[in-house]
Amino acid sequence: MVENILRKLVNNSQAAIDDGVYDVNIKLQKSNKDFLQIIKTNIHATLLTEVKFSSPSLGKIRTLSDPSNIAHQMIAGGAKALSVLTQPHLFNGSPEYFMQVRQSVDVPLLMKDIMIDTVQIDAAEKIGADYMLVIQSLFDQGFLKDIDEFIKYGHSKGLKILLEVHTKQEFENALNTKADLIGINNRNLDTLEIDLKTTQKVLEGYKKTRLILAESGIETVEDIQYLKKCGADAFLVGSSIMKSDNIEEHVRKLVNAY
Ligand SMILES: O=C(O)c1ccccc1NCC(=O)[C@H](O)[C@H](O)COP(=O)(O)O
Repeated sequence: MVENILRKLVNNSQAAIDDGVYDVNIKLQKSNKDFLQIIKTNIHATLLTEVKFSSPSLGKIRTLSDPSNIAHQMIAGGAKALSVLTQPHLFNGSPEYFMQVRQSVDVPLLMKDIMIDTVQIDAAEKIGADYMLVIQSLFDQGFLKDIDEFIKYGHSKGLKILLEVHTKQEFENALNTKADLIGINNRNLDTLEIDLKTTQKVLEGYKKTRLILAESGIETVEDIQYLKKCGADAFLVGSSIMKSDNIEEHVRKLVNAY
């Protein structure tokens, strides 16, 4: 079952690569802000908020509108970094939206995509991404080979790596890599169900050596407080903010969870 969803996501990325989605001819500067340093020093909840118009689990989340306007509302609410979907299939993302955001804000940006090929990593560098996403299960389940080489290539392009895991075993494998930030995805990619206890289970017994980002399904102040107690250092929030009638206010509320 997992294989079906992951396979679909991988096939979608391959189709986007074949269609030339990542063939961008530009060189934008990344941010000069260090997200890891921000996480360490912020006295409030550090939010990485996601510009995401659609998803496999929810379908349409928000009518497509100016991504940089949404980005500005998120930052005004206190978001310290942004994730921008570049995957066209199922997520309605685009490198074009990413570039629009990059040209209008100076916070660290994550290129959010199913990264399967160096062509996408090259694009991430060109469009001014600070971070790229790597999904541990794609390597552990044999869809991709050699995570160390993949991460090394990203680093050689000046990118930092957000490595996403969902299980304890994936987490242990992730800790053996040179990833800069480890994300615990509360969304099960088999069922697409959300369970915030995933973060708790994965972090049980963990002696902190790396900063941890809790990802997916975060809606309320209580969610942030719970995940913080589990050991999360920062929070990736997409859908609940993108669904909101008042993005700035919704972000502000979550940022002030502590
Ligand atoms: O969002 C999905 O439905 C999804 C389905 C399959 C693979 C990945 C998916 N999302 C990727 C993400 O990491 C989330 O966009 C991110 O954590 C934000 O989650 P949320 O706040 O629940 O939108």
